[in-house]
Amino acid sequence: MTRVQPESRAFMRCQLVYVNDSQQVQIESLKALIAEHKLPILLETEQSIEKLTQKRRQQLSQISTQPILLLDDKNALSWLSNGLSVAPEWDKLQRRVVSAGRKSELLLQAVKITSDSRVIDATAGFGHDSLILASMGAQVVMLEQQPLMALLLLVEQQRMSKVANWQKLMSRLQIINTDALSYFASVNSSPISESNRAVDVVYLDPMFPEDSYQDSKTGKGAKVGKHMQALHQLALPPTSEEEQQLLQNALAVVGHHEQTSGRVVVKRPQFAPQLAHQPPSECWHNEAVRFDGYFV
Ligand SMILES: C[S@@+](CC[C@H](N)C(=O)[O-])C[C@H]1O[C@@H](n2cnc3c(N)ncnc32)[C@H](O)[C@@H]1O
Repeated sequence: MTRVQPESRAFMRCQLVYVNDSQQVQIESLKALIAEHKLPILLETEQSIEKLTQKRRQQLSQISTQPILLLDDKNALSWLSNGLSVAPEWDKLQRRVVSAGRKSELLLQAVKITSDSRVIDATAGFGHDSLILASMGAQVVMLEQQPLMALLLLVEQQRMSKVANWQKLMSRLQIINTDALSYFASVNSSPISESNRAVDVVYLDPMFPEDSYQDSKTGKGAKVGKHMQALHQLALPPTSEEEQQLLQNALAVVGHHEQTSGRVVVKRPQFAPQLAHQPPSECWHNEAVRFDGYFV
């Protein structure tokens, strides 16, 4: 098992395994996306002579010392993590996105946004929560620190932008490969203007220790899906100091504009401790997750 080390702007080598020659066009477009967004990724391409069966995927995962991206025979890009192929797969959320509202989505009850809202999803991951946020018509800036994840998000946005009924939603998402703290610092140091509108909500869904999804006494809680399992290979939970900084700086971002009230919403597994041990102003939960809201 290869654990990808958390990193700053150091270039990350990544193996891209593809299956046929006709995929050179996709490979070039992937390289162009990496260059356009200045992602610190060095792609090393390799054509697979064997079919990408489950067994082959397991083998590839075991022998490689670098993260692996797969371009399969349907031209779908995925990241191979521990033998499992994972990708944002936003089309699979279509039903949820179409019917999303405060009744069906606890997240939307917690963020209380409208189509005029400006939201930062500071820990974008696979972008699933960003889609729910953008389904309300809000503009969502998606921050993702891991270049590989940012690349998967950009590729997915490009792919879904070609689907007619996804275009408007896609145009409301802005994906940035950065650490949230640096982004917050740049927002907090710029005056509010036409181009730097006030932020209404900062949403944080940082990593949790792998054992915090279940109650230690009752064993109740959420099962860890394959997307989260994969993310645990790529990103570490924040230290307590980083938790403090994330929350404080996020609160400064939503409090930056004195005339409006803002909030920071933090997603936690239902039984996990509060971020930075800070009690929230209000909290929403179901049997799996909890959203802690901090109002400014
Ligand atoms: C639990 S996942 C988020 C899942 C996401 N809410 C979704 O719907 O797919 C956390 C993600 O945030 C990213 N992340 C963690 N800390 C970050 C930070 N300080 N700045 C930017 N991204 C961060 C991690 O790399 C990981 O991809």
